[in-house]
Amino acid sequence: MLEVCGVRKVYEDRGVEALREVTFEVDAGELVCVVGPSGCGKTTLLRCVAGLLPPTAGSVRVGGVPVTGPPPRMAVVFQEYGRSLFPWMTVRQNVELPLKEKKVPAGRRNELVAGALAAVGLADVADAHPWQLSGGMQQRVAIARAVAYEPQVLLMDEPFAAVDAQTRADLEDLILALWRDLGVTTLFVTHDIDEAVYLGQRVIVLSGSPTVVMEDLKIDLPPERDQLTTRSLPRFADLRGRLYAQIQRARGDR
Ligand SMILES: Nc1ncnc2c1ncn2[C@@H]1O[C@H](COP(=O)(O)OP(=O)(O)OP(=O)(O)O)[C@@H](O)[C@H]1O
Repeated sequence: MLEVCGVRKVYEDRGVEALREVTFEVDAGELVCVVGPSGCGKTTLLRCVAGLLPPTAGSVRVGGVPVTGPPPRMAVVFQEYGRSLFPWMTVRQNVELPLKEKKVPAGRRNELVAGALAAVGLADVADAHPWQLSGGMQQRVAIARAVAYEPQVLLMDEPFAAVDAQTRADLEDLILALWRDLGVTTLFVTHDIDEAVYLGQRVIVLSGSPTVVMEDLKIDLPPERDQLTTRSLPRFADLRGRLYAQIQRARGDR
């Protein structure tokens, strides 16, 4: 579903080589996490995949089609929910906006918006404005907006970095539930090694600069995940330890 082939990105203005040569694939319906040391180019990679930034070399394909701009069936959830929602619009209007742009007929739009808000547990605040909601609720609005769009591919860039630990755990479980229900191919960038192991079927580890894929690790935990039992499994600790060591090595390699 998603092919990232030899992607290199140099920010010419500052002479920064953010990505050297990044190659990996994500199968249809997979949930793959990307981790790496701070500044290794995770956001840059996601922006190249989303068609928001042209790679200097290499290519990205979605469903076999080369990405040259934002692909029509891709949705992105960013870390900064505060900046990604329009404050003058209600929750419902925020979720509906991309569907209007996609020219989805009104009846279907209403169905999709209601379904997405119910799925994230926000049906009763549809007429509130984002600034009347907590940070975790605002991020759920952003997730509802992505889900209502019925994407083939969902990209998430550290979406839970700005919320408290309990909300973060709830949002992680929400993503797992939505991903299971919708079967959407998901690429999830995170700083957090535990989060990557908890969510991912695979974890891609990026090296420090010059950035390449250091490891593509299969997460062989039982498919049903639960905050208490999954995180207490000896295998969870093994995988976490292995990723931690890799990232330490990546930082040391700089
Ligand atoms: N618009 C830009 N112009 C020039 N350089 C940039 C730009 N965006 C990012 N960079 C540089 O590219 C490198 C990778 O940045 P990027 O934000 O992709 O890393 P990251 O892994 O997402 O970082 P973090 O984990 O801290 O969020 C950094 O050296 C950064 O300074």
